[in-house]
Amino acid sequence: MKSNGSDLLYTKNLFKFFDGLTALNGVNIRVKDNRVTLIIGPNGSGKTTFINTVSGFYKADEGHVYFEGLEITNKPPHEIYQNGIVRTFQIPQPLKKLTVLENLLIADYNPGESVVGSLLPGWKKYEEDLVERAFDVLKFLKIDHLWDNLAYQLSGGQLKLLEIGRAMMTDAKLIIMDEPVAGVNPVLAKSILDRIKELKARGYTFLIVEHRLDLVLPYVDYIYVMANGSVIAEGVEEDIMSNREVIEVYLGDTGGRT
Ligand SMILES: Nc1ncnc2c1ncn2[C@@H]1O[C@H](COP(=O)(O)OP(=O)(O)OP(=O)(O)O)[C@@H](O)[C@H]1O
Repeated sequence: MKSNGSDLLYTKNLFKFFDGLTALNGVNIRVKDNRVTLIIGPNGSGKTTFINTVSGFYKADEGHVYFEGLEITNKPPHEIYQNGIVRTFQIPQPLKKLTVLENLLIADYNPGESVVGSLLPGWKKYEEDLVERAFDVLKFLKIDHLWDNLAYQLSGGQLKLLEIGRAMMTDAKLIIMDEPVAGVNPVLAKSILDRIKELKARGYTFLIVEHRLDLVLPYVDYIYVMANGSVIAEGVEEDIMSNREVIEVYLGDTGGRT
């Protein structure tokens, strides 16, 4: 994968309205290739709306989204996913009844699901390769010992690692995560963030929304601050933490939550 710090994803004047509420108010955000970009902001500032809009789960009302130089605005989520953008989600209830390994195996496109696919001579080899790849992912995440556990038996932090694992099983270039360490104990949170750092070293790009600044800041390369649907500041940690407007709007509003 290339790692030249060019714009992997960027938006131009993105707007999203909900019944008269302006959730995104002309947002311009650039996610550089092979970097960890963080979006912060008070509750209701539009962070989740932004990631849902760029990943196709919400339709933009105005503006544009570009990925690898091509416009992907308002393409359906599966098409955006096939382009290499994976937005991680909490493992849904039905999948929690499957094992950790099964959760990884079904994260990938599976030609064996069709009768025709299962008759193809290459299928067995494909299946073996897939299991091997899944175990590599589990080892990398240091949860290989849990491979046969049902997902509902995992802790919150282990489930987050499984979400990352599911993204790794696809051809993701950009992994978008909403609050990857929220509610996770500090030891496991550090383990999750260390894995993100190692994945960056392997060429992945991350866009993260997270309130736990104490934990994530050492891992991020660039920060956007949103308030009321707009980007009010951007820069590296030093710029953001000394920005008066950020201190007033963000820290004031969260009441020291960070
Ligand atoms: N599906 C929706 N329908 C109606 N309003 C919505 C919807 N999704 C978000 N909103 C509104 O848009 C605004 C931005 O919400 P959003 O969830 O993007 O904020 P956020 O910055 O992610 O907040 P938090 O930190 O609490 O997750 C809020 O006023 C919210 O109520």
